[in-house]
Amino acid sequence: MDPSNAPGRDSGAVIETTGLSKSFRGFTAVDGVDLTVSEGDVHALVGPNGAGKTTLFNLLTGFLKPSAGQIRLSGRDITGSSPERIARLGVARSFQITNLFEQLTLQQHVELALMGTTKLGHRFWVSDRVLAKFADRAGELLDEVGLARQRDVPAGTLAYGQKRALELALALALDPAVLLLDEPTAGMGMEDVERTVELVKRIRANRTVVLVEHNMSVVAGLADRVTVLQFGRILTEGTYDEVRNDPRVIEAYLGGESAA
Ligand SMILES: Nc1ncnc2c1ncn2[C@@H]1O[C@H](COP(=O)(O)OP(=O)(O)OP(=O)(O)O)[C@@H](O)[C@H]1O
Repeated sequence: MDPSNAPGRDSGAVIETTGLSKSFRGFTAVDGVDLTVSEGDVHALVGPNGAGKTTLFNLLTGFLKPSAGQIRLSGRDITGSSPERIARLGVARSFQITNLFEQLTLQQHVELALMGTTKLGHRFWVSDRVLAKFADRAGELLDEVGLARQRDVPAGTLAYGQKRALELALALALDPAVLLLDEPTAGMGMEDVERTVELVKRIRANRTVVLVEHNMSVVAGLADRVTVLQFGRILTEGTYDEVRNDPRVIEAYLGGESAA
């Protein structure tokens, strides 16, 4: 057996990519990225527009197949695995665009998500007795994201920030070891941003969180480690304080503006 393939080889690394690349018709959006996400960290991916953050995120979750390189999850090679398999291995993601059923209540949403994790799958016809088994856990999850009081309202009536919180509850229903958040505060007002930061602080217990985030005060408040991408490559990496003072990072962000 190739020792580099042994599970748990690098005990602290949950996600490890080597030479990870993705090209779209000759344009390289992610270019030889060696990323290590350590267990228990909140790890932020930042960088100017078009740096390759979303593409990297989609590679990590199997929504895109790499053109080259490898991805390991806790030492297991998952390069080219389907999103379903990666989810089964304990990686859940939230989406930037809310994708909810307007008429279903919050409780129903979470119950269905919980059911989807069992062999019952997403059956349309399930007895009340079976559903009741999920009800308690659904209530707990809604409580965790601060939506306990709205459990019986249709999702369509929620404010934007609350919809994002519901999406988090749906991702948490999978009880993921790794949670990937794609711009969790995008489009939110200041109050919702603060609430989301507090929420992520709560739900990070016992899990690893990777987030793509443009709001630097959110990154400052949450991230143990920050990877800065530019032109599909890692420009630098470190704590928030380390990267924010790095002249290359300042140049990368200002470069876009001065060029405009
Ligand atoms: N499906 C695709 N086909 C062609 N080019 C793509 C595709 N997806 C992304 N790209 C290009 O790859 C580059 C990186 O895009 P990506 O969305 O990963 O960047 P980003 O860092 O997430 O940017 P933003 O902060 O604006 O969301 C961009 O130049 C983009 O136009």
